[in-house]
Amino acid sequence: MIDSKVHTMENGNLSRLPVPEIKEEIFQHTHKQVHRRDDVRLKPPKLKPRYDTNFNRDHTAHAISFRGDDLECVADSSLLGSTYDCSLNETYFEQCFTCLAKIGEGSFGEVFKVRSKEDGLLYAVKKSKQLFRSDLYRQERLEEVRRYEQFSGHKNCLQFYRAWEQEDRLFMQMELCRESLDSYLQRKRNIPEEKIWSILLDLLLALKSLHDRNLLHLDIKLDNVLIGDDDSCKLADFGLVIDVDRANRHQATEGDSRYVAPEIMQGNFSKAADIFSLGIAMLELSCYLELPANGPLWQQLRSAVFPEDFLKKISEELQNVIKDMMTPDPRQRPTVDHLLSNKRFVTMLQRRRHWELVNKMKTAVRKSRRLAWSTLCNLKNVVFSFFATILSIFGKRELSTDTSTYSAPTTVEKKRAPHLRSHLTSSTPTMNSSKAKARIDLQFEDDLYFGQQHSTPYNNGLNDNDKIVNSTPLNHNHSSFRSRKDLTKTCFNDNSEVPSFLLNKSTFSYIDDGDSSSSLQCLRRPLDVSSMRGKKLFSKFDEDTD
Ligand SMILES: Nc1ncnc2c1ncn2[C@@H]1O[C@H](COP(=O)(O)OP(=O)(O)OP(=O)(O)O)[C@@H](O)[C@H]1O
Ligand SMILES: [Mg+2]
Repeated sequence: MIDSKVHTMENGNLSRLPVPEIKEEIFQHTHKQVHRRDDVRLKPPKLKPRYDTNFNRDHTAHAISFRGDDLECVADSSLLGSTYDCSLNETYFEQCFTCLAKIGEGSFGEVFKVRSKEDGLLYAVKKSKQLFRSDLYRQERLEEVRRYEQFSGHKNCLQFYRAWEQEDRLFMQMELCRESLDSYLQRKRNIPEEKIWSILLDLLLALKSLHDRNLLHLDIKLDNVLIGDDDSCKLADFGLVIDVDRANRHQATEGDSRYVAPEIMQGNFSKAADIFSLGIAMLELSCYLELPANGPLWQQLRSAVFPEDFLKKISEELQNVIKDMMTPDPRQRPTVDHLLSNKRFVTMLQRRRHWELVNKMKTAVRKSRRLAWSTLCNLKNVVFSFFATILSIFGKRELSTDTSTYSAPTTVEKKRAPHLRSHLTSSTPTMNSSKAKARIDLQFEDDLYFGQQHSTPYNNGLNDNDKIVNSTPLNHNHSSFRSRKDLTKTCFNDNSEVPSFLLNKSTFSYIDDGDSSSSLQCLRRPLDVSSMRGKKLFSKFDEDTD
């Protein structure tokens, strides 16, 4: 936090800017330093917070939402869904998420990468560091939830899912982003200018959604901008967001001193302060400049003295935009709308809209193709079931003279198939030894797969007629012997074709052409095949040698 003493404005210019605290005299701008995550800023030792003893500590998790009609905070455990069991010892966080890693930390919270046990997806959960010391402190923390709820629909603001409080801490479940803009810069160092323009456009659009509602962000910095999976930048950390009017009633808190606008030192909070912070963040991003937190360089950057050595790396057009955004006098800084009217941004927005349209059309084509294909498949199924019905009716009619007998085959057939026995075997597919003709009438339920295989060795010893044993899988199927519904098939077992089928239902009956040389007797045999569900079975038809 910056010690803001009163300073005067002369002719609209700042006479002398306050210097937060000068650690050492540094007069040279430097490139950004690579910091390890834990030594970015020295922190004072943690004091044990003193709690308001009257403050009610509740161990049950309550969902926090401001989405109700009266826009007041609703804390309700029933909003957390049926998965939460408050009688268990585990917290809501433990019950509903698997914590995978800690991915960030700020002054108010720690952020974890988690996997939801509800839907299996990855999220980020921000857990407040400090316990609620008082009702006022709690209200301040909950304000962030209100802001996230307000902006999470915007493409360039971080998507928010839900918030809850438990044991005097606030938890927020949010979209998981790849990394912050700060770590992206540390990794890349030299970011192409096209990318910088695109990032600036993303952030201006996010800022517009706040400024249009008369809200100030007050903590714009690279660490609070996240990169989503689609490469777009998202403004995050709405912890300091405040209404312009309330901000100027001394209720606002200034953000990181490296990005703070000069007029904030006079307690002058306005939308222009966000423009300054965004401008200086763009300077850091495009020039890989280490921003001072205090000292003469801090003053220079707020008095229109720029590090020209660094600036010459970027185009004049970008330099001008950044310089405009960092104008010392807040009244002369451009507004978001003014910046967005820049020709370059207008062209970029047009191009983006164009691509959005193209992508929408692509998605629509993909969807309609899928729809057409599934309609075609349904149609195919209807046609197949129609033919299957015809076939089954035809088969029944053949049987209709006597429910248990087939009509006699022709003499040719009789000669070829004087006596048949059907074996349903399993463990090995059947090799064909028989020159016979068999008729099988199988009445299955829906999922029966009926396939056929030949040229696989047949295991002998099939003396137990009509016995079904477990099976081994088929290698391929014969097209003329495939169906899924009630089916009546004639199989000519001419050296090669041995029927086999996969059983998915526990019972079926089949008719075995089993008997005489004059008329083939049909025996309807109900079989208990429950143990063979899902298995492929093979059938062999022998000539009876008796
Ligand atoms: N949704 C997210 N996905 C990935 N990383 C995140 C996400 N939210 C936060 N982080 C990481 O955690 C860090 C801290 O988060 P955040 O800025 O929300 O906390 P904070 O305590 O409010 O910070 P500050 O000190 O800026 O007030 C971020 O800088 C970012 O690196
Ligand atoms: Mg932050």
